[in-house]
Amino acid sequence: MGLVIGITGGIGSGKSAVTRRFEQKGIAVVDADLAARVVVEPGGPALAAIADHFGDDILQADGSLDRAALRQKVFADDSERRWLEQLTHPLIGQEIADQLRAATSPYAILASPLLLETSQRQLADLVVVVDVPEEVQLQRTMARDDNDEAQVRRIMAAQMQRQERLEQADIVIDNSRSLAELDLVVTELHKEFLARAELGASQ
Ligand SMILES: CC(C)(COP(=O)(O)OP(=O)(O)OC[C@H]1O[C@@H](n2cnc3c(N)ncnc32)[C@H](O)[C@@H]1O)[C@@H](O)C(=O)NCCC(=O)NCCS
Ligand SMILES: Nc1ncnc2c1ncn2[C@@H]1O[C@H](COP(=O)(O)OP(=O)(O)OP(=O)(O)O)[C@@H](O)[C@H]1O
Repeated sequence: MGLVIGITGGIGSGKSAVTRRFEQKGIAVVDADLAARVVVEPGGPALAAIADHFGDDILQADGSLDRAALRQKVFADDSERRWLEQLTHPLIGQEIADQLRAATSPYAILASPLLLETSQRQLADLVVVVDVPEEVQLQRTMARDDNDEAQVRRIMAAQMQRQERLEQADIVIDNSRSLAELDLVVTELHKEFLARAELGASQ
């Protein structure tokens, strides 16, 4: 595995907005939220265990996971969330590692809301935190999803607190400004990461 840049941030902070811009520059992006979907595909062992534990009402008519139903359950009850995590996080970690190994760009990005909360941290050489004030996080998430404010606050409460996350950052991207400004920041970081990747490759 070459240079891996970890990108994290709370829900709605703008991780996808950032990684889309790196993807447009030809950089491979491994997304933990997408890996989490792969491991609960119908027919797999994880989905069967989830249905066993939570009951068949978290399945849709076609047998796939009813994500909204499971979201309601796990963010209303910490012990249920932890049960789901002990099942899925090892599988997600494996899927992420496989995808990173398959990456062929000069460096690769691992985007994860729980990079610093899980052993995914060990896969990243550098930690980039996408940061916005909590109110902005809340507003942007509610504008994007059909979650109400209480639900978004519960998800935020299940994640690392802003200050603690910032303390662990090697690089902070302030995403409280416009998307045009984000373009400029990503272009500069891309240059820096290419230089680091070249340095690593020549050592
Ligand atoms: C509960 C589930 C089914 C809800 O699915 P849904 O499609 O509504 O949301 P999605 O997966 O796109 O996640 C949206 C956001 O919620 C937050 N989130 C998701 N899981 C967690 C978690 N366990 N702890 C804290 N925040 C989380 C993240 O900010 C994420 O970006 C799903 O999030 C899930 O399976 N979570 C457990 C696996 C996990 O921890 N995934 C996070 C990446 S490792
Ligand atoms: N600088 C910005 N200005 C205005 N809107 C933005 C900005 N950055 C992101 N957004 C919008 O805010 C919302 C949240 O951003 P995004 O989906 O990238 O967050 P995320 O960190 O990937 O979220 P999640 O943890 O849920 O996956 C999106 O609708 C996005 O288009």
